Amino acid sequence: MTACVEGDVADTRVVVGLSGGVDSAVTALRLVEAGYQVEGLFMFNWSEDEAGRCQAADDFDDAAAVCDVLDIPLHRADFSHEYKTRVFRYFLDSYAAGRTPNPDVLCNREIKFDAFLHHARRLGADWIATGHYARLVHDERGTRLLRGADPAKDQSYFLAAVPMAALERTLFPLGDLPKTDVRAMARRAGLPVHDKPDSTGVCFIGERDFEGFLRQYLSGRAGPVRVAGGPLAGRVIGEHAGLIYYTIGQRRGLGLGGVPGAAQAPWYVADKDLGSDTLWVTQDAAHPALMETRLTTAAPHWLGPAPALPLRCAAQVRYRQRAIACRVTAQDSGLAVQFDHPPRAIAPGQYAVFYDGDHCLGSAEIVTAGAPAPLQSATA
Ligand SMILES: Nc1ncnc2c1ncn2[C@@H]1O[C@H](COP(=O)(O)OP(=O)(O)OP(=O)(O)O)[C@@H](O)[C@H]1O
Repeated sequence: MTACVEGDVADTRVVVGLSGGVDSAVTALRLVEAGYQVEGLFMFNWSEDEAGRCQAADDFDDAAAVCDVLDIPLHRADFSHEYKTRVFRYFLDSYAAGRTPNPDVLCNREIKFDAFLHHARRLGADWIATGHYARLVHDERGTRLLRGADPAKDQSYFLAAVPMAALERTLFPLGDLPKTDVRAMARRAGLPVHDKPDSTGVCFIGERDFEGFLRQYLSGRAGPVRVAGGPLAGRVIGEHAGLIYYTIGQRRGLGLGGVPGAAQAPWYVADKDLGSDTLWVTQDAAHPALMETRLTTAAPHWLGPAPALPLRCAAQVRYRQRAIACRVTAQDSGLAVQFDHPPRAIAPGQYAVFYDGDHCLGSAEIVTAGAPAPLQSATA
């Protein structure tokens, strides 16, 4: 990696978010190799855990082992209070309101690029760095967030709500690398976490059963499961334990096998009617409710000067979906987005992230999907 900031790198102090995983270990490695003054900072964001198992303590030990090999200091900070009040509270409120929140977007905005950044600055950091797969260009035109070079790992979607002032002080040293190279670099440098598996799932839930986790905090209201459209339109085919446990487009965990008169095909959540507590399901993967071409959002967050509206660009409505060409207009204090082709299963609570090619322009939380499809009419 060549130095990507102006000035003498030897005098430039970078605090790296070290999670105990391979990505942040190689982030620190690349910065050390480029000649920066590097220090690690491990943050604790979640204090409780099942059966006394404390994953964070193990991860901290791994981060410490990486720092030993790289011969850099490691700091630690506890942001579990900030995480509870600024991420987890919102996460629960959003589920309680029937939405599908994105805690990773919130965690980046509120913790990694706010609480963490401020702590690092107090430690004397000129820059912070993380192992995110995205690229930041800092030049005379300012700072721009670009997709990571490895399309399978690109994390710009999760970074699109971060304040610009934070990105202006941030380096993503892995943004130009494929993941396979990162593991190979870790192995070559003798980093003890080189074969540690990637973390999956929402950070504080990990591999646990999602519905079971949510039940500890929120109790749902039971209601009917009804068929949206097709030969069984309107028929009640089961009972659900609470709309809050489901998301639009969800396929797994519906427990709807063997419905008399229905094909042996998967069921999808088509809609959630909070008024009647009805979960609408369909076996038609292309049901109109899953193929809306319009959404509205809350107030947008632009990564740079607000663009003139209407705007032609592409928008992505979930992490692992392609961005789709669209026209963005102002609507009330938010935006209305009209897609050229339907994205799959737009879910309120997730984010619409706007791109011009690889350049991430900004984001806005989705409020509504489409003109609400009157699914009841499909029962006629
Ligand atoms: N507990 C933590 N303490 C400090 N930094 C963290 C922590 N968790 C994540 N980060 C930083 O945020 C980056 C992205 O987090 P994410 O959870 O997506 O990591 P990841 O892809 O599993 O990376 P890693 O392999 O480094 O764990 C990490 O690479 C790291 O720089």
